[in-house]
Amino acid sequence: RNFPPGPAWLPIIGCGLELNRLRQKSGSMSKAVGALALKYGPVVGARVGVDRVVFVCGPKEYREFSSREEFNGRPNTIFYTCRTWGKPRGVLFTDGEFWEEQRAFIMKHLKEFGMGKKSMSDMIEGECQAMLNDIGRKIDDGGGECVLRVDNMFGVYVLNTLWTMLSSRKHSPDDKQVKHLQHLITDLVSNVHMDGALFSHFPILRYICPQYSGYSNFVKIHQQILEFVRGEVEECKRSFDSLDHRSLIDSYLDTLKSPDTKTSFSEDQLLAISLDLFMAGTETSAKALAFAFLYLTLNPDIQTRAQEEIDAVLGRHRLPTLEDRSRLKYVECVVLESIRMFADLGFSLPYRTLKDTHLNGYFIPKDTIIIGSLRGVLMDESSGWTNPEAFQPERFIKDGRVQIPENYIPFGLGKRRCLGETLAKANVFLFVAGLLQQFNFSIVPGEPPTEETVDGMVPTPKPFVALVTRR
Ligand code: HEM
Repeated sequence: RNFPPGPAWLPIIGCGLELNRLRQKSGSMSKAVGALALKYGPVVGARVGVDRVVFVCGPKEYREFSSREEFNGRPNTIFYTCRTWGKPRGVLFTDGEFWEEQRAFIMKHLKEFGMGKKSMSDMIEGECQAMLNDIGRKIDDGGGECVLRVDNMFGVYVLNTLWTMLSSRKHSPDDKQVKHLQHLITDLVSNVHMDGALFSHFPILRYICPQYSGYSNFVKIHQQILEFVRGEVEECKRSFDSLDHRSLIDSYLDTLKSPDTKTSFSEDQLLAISLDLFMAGTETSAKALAFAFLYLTLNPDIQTRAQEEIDAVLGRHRLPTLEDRSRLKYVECVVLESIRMFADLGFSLPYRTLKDTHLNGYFIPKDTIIIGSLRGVLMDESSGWTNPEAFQPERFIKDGRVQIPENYIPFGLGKRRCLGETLAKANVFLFVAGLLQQFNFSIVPGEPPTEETVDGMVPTPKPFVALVTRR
């Protein structure tokens, strides 16, 4: 029926085995999909278990689907609803009017409590200062140097920059519960991918072998995060003052009291959006930072060039602020390039077609899952990138100015593009600039970091350490 071309579908399993084989061979799902695109073109059709999936790999095709209303749904199968009491809830995996109302509320109130404003910069600077102090203490304890596990060192500091807007609360980097939850999320997102998991491709498996199919663990981890956010909401309720809202949660609680509140608003929905923001907002920025420091550790010349710029523009005695961004051009390019190297290993969130439609001349039936490949847009010479696999911050400088190419879309496109882009870029910029201003990151003799990554929903560098000294 003119469905997009792709690997042959075997009975019951579809192309699951072929996708898995390519993923094992190439080391990542994004490279596996890239290999399929080379063979079948920028729109690849597949079936995995019960799910019909279309991968969209070229910039033109990505732009097209993400701008068309009929592609704008989210899948509503068990993988996406078992996180939230069997119903589509939250903002990541809802659609239609329900999603529009909730997304608009989140954006309005994140802005009200700091997003994009000076208070956001102040908040990140505060977290960056806390991190500098913590690392400084470790260096002193180590007699002038310390070895840090870099891939997972940003978690709680980054969480706090979002959490202050969401709940007006902050957590200590040593908070055992938060660290445990972040550990669970890292584990979770490295074991599932955007196209689902074994239990969603073959739903019957969740009854036959809930452990083996990943179902039990998936639900358990989401329940633990929901318990945590329930505690945060209860804390906000205890000190709630309707005349003095401190955070998005306060504003939501107030909205729930109003007699003309829209039906998409409920206390369960508040828990679900907090869960979604916790998951979408912290692991992503923390791992983008991990990629930044992976490449800075591997490329001392790039690190030195960024440090020289920081010294020349603001010296060593004042922490960088967002106002310095336009003058710290090379650091800004390091940030853009780090986010590119992180995002190219991932995908858009999954979309769902809301009616029968066509893309690139192919027929795509209603309820097909559509996944945009960011690698196809961010890591391909045909998308305008020269030597795309290399970490080269200077690719963003043209005629002495920072210029962002049209195909730089690590935050997606269209109505469903990332709503945390401003916060994410500010976090990566301020932590990179702040840490490089004070410290050198170098390879621990005999333990060089590998560029290999852990493949999952949120890509992660393989665990690595760096030797950290004061400058
Ligand atoms: C470097 C960090 C980040 C990257 C690379 C990133 C990237 C993305 C991408 C590619 C999407 C999918 C867009 C699509 O479906 O087409 C997305 C969606 C989303 N992101 Fe981010 N993100 C980052 C940080 C954040 C932060 C800090 C927040 C929280 C404030 C956040 C919240 C969200 C939400 C809620 C969505 C779903 C939007 C919707 O479906 O309406 N992200 N992000």
